[in-house]
Amino acid sequence: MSFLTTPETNTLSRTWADVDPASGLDLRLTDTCLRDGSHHKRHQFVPQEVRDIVAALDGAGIPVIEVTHGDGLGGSSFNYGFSRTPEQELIKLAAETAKRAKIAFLMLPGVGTKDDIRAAQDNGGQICRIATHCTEADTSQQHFSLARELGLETVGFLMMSHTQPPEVLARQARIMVDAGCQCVYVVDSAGALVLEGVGDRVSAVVNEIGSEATVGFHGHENLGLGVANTVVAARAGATQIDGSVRRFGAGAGNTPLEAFIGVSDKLGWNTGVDFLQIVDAAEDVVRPAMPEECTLNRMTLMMGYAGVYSSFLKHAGNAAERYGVSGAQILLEAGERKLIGGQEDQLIDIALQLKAKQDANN
Ligand SMILES: C[C@H](O)CC(=O)C(=O)O
Ligand SMILES: [Mn+2]
Repeated sequence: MSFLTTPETNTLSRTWADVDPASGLDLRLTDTCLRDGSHHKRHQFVPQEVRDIVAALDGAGIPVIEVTHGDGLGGSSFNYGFSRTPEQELIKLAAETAKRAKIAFLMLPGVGTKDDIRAAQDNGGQICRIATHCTEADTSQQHFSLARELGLETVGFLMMSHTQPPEVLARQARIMVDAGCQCVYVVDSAGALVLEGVGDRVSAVVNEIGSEATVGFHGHENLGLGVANTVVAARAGATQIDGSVRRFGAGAGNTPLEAFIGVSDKLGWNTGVDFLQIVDAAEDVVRPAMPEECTLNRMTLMMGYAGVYSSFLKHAGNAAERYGVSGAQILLEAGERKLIGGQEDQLIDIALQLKAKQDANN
């Protein structure tokens, strides 16, 4: 029986709590608006915004706050977009501001280096999150072992998890755990997973790593399922949960953390976050730092539908504008080509091909 299936026996006297094996669970939340939201803000955070957001999230009880360039340590570049303020400076400010929350940072092997990890720790970062495409976990091994040697807490991110079946993710999770990873995340980078698709993947990873490490889930809103998918992930055994207050993240944004906290309260799950305070933080502090709301529109829906990496949104928009072609068509083709993070330049290639076709038809 699937963990989602309601028993077929007489259900008149049953409640959701009776059929919910995860009732009463404790969840550890990570807000990622100062990292995933960096994509939406084109990496233009200024120090005061980081101070204000960290103070507000920390005050509401968010236990982990991620701060880095959207594409992780070393991401500030021509390919990904230059940061307005160096990320190491932002990590330091965040660590100085937080009274209770731990500051996490993200790194992608090949984008950041081991020296970047050392610098982030020197600046007060305590949790090292290492992200790889979900078939490339072996590229993270030396980084996990360094992070553990340095005494950092470690998290692994299996990006674009919708592209692989549960058993492949489980094998990749095993590689990360054997290398020193203490929590493996199923990462729905494209916001393309739908309910059972999340549950099956999280369950497979939980079954593979048992009590050796915890499991997390990182969702995107591109099909409007961020909260629902995250509830399914928690029911399937994910105990570390990502989201961004006000959805401030790439694509249509991340799982809106304040909504998930409200839902958790209703389900009797413990997040340790004060709902009223986090709602105020979302409205009064986080929203003013956003260039615009993260919304479901033609482009972001297309990302979820076609399975495109959420951080491609701004790059596809730029290419569409520059070459006078449809951004949605670029994203559909990116989905066809199964592009992964780091292949942002191919969006330009697609735009040029669309333009050539367009010109030939005129
Ligand atoms: C580098 C990416 O933006 C990581 C992430 O948040 C995702 O894959 O989703
Ligand atoms: Mn993300």
